[in-house]
Amino acid sequence: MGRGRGQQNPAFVPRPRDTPPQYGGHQAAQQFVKPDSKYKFTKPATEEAHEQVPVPADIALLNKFIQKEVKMMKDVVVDVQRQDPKSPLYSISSFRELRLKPEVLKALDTMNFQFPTRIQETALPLLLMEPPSNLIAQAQSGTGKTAAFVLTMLCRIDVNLMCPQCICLAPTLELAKQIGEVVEKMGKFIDNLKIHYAIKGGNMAAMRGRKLTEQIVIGTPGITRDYLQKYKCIDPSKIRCLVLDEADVMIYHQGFTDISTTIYNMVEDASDSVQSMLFSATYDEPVINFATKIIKNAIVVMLKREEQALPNIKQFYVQCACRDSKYAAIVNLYSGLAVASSVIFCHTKASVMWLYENMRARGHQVDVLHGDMTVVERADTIIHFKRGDFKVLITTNVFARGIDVAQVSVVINYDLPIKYTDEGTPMVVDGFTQPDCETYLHRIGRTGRFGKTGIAINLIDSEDSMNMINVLENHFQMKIARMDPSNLVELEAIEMA
Ligand SMILES: Nc1ncnc2c1ncn2[C@@H]1O[C@H](COP(=O)(O)OP(=O)(O)OP(=O)(O)O)[C@@H](O)[C@H]1O
Repeated sequence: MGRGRGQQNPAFVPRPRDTPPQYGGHQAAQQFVKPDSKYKFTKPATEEAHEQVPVPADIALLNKFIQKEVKMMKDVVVDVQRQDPKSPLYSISSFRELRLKPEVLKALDTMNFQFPTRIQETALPLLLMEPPSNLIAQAQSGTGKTAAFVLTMLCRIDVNLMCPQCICLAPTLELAKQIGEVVEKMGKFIDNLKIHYAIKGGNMAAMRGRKLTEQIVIGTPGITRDYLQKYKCIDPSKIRCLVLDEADVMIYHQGFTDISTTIYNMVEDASDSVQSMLFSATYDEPVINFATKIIKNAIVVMLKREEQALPNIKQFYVQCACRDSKYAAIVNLYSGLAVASSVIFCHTKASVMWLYENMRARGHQVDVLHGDMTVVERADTIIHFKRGDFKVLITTNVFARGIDVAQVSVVINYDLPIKYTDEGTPMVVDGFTQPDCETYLHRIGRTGRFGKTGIAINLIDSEDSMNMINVLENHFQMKIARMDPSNLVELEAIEMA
């Protein structure tokens, strides 16, 4: 592909190998003081300096390209994809053939869910058969994994029993809430159905000694474990379904592994009929080995690596001479990004705030989401973004997984996601920082939802980040095209699904 280590682009100013990467390392970011609230604004110290940073030559083209593509994205024909055996939306059966409760079928009609997707058609018969079987399932982002496990939970509960019977775990409170909303919609005709959220922001003191009466508990791992272990407000012997969404991080991420396995073991030991389900768009090899070891007798539904990236998301990279010209690129791309909804991923909260404050100072309508915001601020931001009240969201990996905002048309990796060692330092191989391939796929999967088309743009400012693009392409056997005025014809010819 001609972009190897030896064929370095002269535009790059490579970082000396002994200098740590300057994530959030603009001059202004070094002066960044964490504000009390995300809305507190401090004028960037280097505003004038940024005016002089050269804009990558490709940006005007890219802007035109985004605007044109986004306008064309409106007419996606799901029906055509449903009949293509290669598409993740392909299916031959209807929801009526899947032995769902009549109340659920009625709700699916009102939600305009006419046909199951491939993962729903594959997983639901396996999940609903008797005796229940465990499942470890993989399907591309935005192809309906949530409905597969939500419909199973709704079929497994007995609403006459006023106690938790299903536990569903998700890595972030935003995702837990989103899953809850799907349960509410799909279960709206089921009388007496109740949901409890085991997430940050609730009144934990009130849980002590209380027995939950809701049939479905949706939560993040730490709080759910406290419910089971510390407050004993869930009786694990009554649990029929245990769902781990984004299962690869839930069972294999440093912070989650112990908690998720504790919950799994507590439920598995206490209940003689629990069905465990793991869903994600990505499982690398160690994860799947670990998952099959801990989840007993699981049926495994996996994708080939080259099937994981969605062909309906066009991926590009843009070469920027240095980190500051990435900022200049974003500023110049703003008009294209604001045509539809866009998400910009940065590496750290400091970079997110830096970019947010500088964009706001220019009068651009952007907002932020990161882990230091309060629960109320985070919920508020998601609501406004989903409603389209603002178009450009600047965020960290907290938004990378699971969040479903149909109108997101462009994802920008301001910084590529990087892999860490067990010691918590960036993983370096042969002098190059390694990308986190799975997180990359989840990030770009915030666009291209349910058969829609989308654009993913990676801003590259060093030999190191260029190498990450090469690693990503090799890992998933997919093309990340260079955005370059000289290959406009080629870019426009890239086939969309
Ligand atoms: N059978 C269906 N018919 C119509 N719409 C559907 C169907 N299944 C899912 N959807 C819609 O597709 C979108 C994506 O679904 P969902 O969020 O479940 O994807 P996912 O596979 O969980 O993605 P991710 O990997 O990002 O978590 C949602 O808006 C959902 O309402």
